[in-house]
Amino acid sequence: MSVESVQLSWSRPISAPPRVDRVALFVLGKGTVASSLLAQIGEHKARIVERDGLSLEIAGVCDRKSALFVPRPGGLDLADWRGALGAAPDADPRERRPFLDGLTRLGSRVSVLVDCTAADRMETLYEQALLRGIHVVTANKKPFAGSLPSFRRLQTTARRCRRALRYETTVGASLPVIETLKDLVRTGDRVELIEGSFSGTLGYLSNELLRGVPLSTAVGVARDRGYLEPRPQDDLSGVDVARKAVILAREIGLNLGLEDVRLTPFVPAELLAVSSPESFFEVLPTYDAEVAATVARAQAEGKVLRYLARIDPGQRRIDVGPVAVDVHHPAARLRGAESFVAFTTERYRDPLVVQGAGAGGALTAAGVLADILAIARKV
Ligand SMILES: NC(=O)C1=CN([C@@H]2O[C@H](COP(=O)(O)OP(=O)(O)OC[C@H]3O[C@@H](n4cnc5c(N)ncnc54)[C@H](O)[C@@H]3O)[C@@H](O)[C@H]2O)C=CC1
Ligand SMILES: N[C@@H](CC=O)C(=O)O
Repeated sequence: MSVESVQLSWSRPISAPPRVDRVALFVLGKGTVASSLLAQIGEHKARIVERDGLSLEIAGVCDRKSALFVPRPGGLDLADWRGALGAAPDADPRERRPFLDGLTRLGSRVSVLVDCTAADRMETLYEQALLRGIHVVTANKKPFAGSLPSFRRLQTTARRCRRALRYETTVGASLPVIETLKDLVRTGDRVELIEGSFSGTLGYLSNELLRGVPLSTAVGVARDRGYLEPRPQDDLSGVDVARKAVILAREIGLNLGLEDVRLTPFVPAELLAVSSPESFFEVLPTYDAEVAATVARAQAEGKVLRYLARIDPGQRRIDVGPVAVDVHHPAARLRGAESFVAFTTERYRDPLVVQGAGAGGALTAAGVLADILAIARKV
């Protein structure tokens, strides 16, 4: 056999189409982030096939009431996924194993469970997925800021099963916060301090309050722009920021939980006692004057009110709360729904800063999509 013929038998004929690998996704949620994700996949699908050789197929989508599973190549028709989900049968949100089994039976090269909810106790579902060889991408902070043993078990399961568990969007939406921190840790840097403004919503509200916009008006706009948590009290209590702080603290090996965070809410505590989101929006205007007065007091002293988090590994301490900062403070310069996270480390004496818009459906969905593509490209 000549050298030439050996080479030809190895290589793909020039005219052969490039290989396309199927990536099957099961999406939890149909809200701000999930619907943007499905729209982005619909819009960019052909380009992703062409550029990356990956065909993203929605095998299923569900909300807290019903679930739709489409066990055919190509997956769900994204033109009318809402209508199809609306007509889908009821499904118990506590029992998703049949869908996970269905996902594995599809035989795609990569299968991913994508959590775009803020549901509690998702750790069990993630474990069930990982144990079946399904990767997990999630925007849901709760599994990473909740019970420490469950969080550590989840990490161990992912490692043992050699499956990815990616949650970049849980801090700073699509800003590269978690991967940056992971890289610092992986390369042996020592993180001495993490601080910043971790909430796009509270950054936006602070800016609007400074412009004299009433709190209730600004919260309404933040909701319409898709910045708010499903339960807005989670934003205004600071709990959402506390969750992000715990996630970052755990990345640097601190065994801390929400109960360890020294938390001062963004708004008066009585407002947070209101339980349903509907009644919360009703009573919100009665707090406009009090909150405006707090902002005005800081302004009168030449300061800017910001909602900051500070993780001090040396002291094993996390502080989250409003701070009246000097106009030269990096947080004073934030615009719109911008967030920033500053890492001071042994190598970065001047902090490494990640900054940009930190909330919103399209941005977060892009971060979720980037996580999915990062997995599919590696496998
Ligand atoms: N909106 C944003 O800017 C960002 C959101 N996130 C996170 O993304 C997640 C989703 O946020 P949004 O889309 O804004 O909320 P959303 O309230 O618009 O959507 C949540 C969806 O989850 C569904 N859901 C609730 N429990 C479920 C269950 N057990 N099974 C299936 N579906 C269930 C609801 O039906 C709803 O469709 C949250 O965890 C949030 O913290 C993270 C970064 C930024
Ligand atoms: N409500 C959150 C959304 C992202 O996590 C925020 O505003 O930061």
